[in-house]
Amino acid sequence: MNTFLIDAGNTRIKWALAASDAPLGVWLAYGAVMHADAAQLTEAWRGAVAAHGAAGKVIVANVAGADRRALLESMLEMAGVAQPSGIDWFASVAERAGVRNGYRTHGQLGCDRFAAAIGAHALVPGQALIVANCGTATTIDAVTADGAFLGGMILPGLGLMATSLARNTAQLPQIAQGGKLPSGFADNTDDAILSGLLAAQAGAIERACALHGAQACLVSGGAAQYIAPALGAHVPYRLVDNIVLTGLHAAARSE
Ligand SMILES: Nc1ncnc2c1ncn2[C@@H]1O[C@H](COP(=O)(O)OP(=O)(O)O)[C@@H](O)[C@H]1O
Ligand SMILES: CC(C)(COP(=O)(O)O)[C@@H](O)C(=O)NCCC(=O)O
Ligand SMILES: [K+]
Repeated sequence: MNTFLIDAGNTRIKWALAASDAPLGVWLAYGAVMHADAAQLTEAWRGAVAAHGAAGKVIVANVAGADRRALLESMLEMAGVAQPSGIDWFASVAERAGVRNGYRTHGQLGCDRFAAAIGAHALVPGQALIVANCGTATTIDAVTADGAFLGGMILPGLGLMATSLARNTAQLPQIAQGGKLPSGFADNTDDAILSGLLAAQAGAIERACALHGAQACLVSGGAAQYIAPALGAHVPYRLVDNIVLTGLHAAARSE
């Protein structure tokens, strides 16, 4: 039976259809849309299950609020993927798929972070890990070799940092995404902003790796491609596509 997975973050909705026996993170179908384009999902989902077969299990990690949850529920039903009663709304619990939740109040931990920790531990078992998920927010979490989620750091994501500078200053522009990596001390405004933002993001990840004695650092999320190259050469990092979906896949396979 196939498994249908959704990661609804604050910027984009990512989804995948996986065969039950597929290796972690290997999808039959995959897509990602901005919230404004969510209406496109119904057709895409209908097409995916028509092409690859129905899903026996549907797991959704949603940190985008109750309205999004209601919308996802109705679109899943309209697309013929799942009835509302058949959806597993992924939640941060005390323990799942070999990862123990170290938050004082288990449910307070963003369910995407718990899923990412599960994904990281499943991809790299037996190593002390830092999981950096660079989305709307950047979250940087520590997982021990035996699967204890210790907790982490939350900071504004790369896009949010850039926008908040542009919005709250008279003279600073909104910088474009991408471009070449600026050197530490930049000689123009755009590069100086990008240099500062990347130093903040990469610096936090490096600090977390040092604090935790990380043997591996998994970097994921929409802004990962910009942040990872700014990490120091000593950081044992690896880019991972969709660590949250990978974690949901690992959770589904573990049951
Ligand atoms: N094509 C893109 N569309 C939107 N955001 C992008 C894109 N490419 C990179 N980004 C960056 O990725 C972030 C969104 O990443 P994502 O992992 O989807 O976030 P979330 O899980 O919070 O929805 C944006 O804040 C932006 O910095
Ligand atoms: C920190 C987050 C906003 C990250 O969301 P994202 O950037 O993936 O959209 C989300 O995981 C969340 O709402 N967490 C709840 C608070 C916590 O994890 O402590
Ligand atoms: K995130």
